[in-house]
Amino acid sequence: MPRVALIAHDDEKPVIIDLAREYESLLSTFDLVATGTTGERIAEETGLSVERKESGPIGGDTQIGAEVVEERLDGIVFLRDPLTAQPHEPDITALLRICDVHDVPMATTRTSAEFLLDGLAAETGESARGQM
Ligand SMILES: O=C(CO)COP(=O)(O)O
Repeated sequence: MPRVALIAHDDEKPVIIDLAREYESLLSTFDLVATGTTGERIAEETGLSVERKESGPIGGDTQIGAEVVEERLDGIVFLRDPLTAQPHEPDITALLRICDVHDVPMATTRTSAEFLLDGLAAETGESARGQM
């Protein structure tokens, strides 16, 4: 089963929740991990169960990065707020870099996230969108 990380900055949380709802059927067949607040919101607002790491600013991005190093992740959806500076910018940059190092696909926008999830669905033979 694919293991996918879901991360969104505060401004992008409504978008990742909408995405999770749209892809709920597919995502329910995946092993999901998320940074703290993103995971909490997705669990509250969908029927998905999500393993939660720490919140991003206190190390959650770094924990996700560690999973990349360990080759545990098949993809990451990371909806960044492109217009707001983050206190943990070095952690964010490190996560992007380590995904490049290990060739783990990362989507940073809604549309690229749909391509990523559609691609994983095609690999697993699951239907990407629709009802559970
Ligand atoms: O800050 C984040 C990613 O850089 C996300 O963290 P939260 O999911 O805890 O809000």
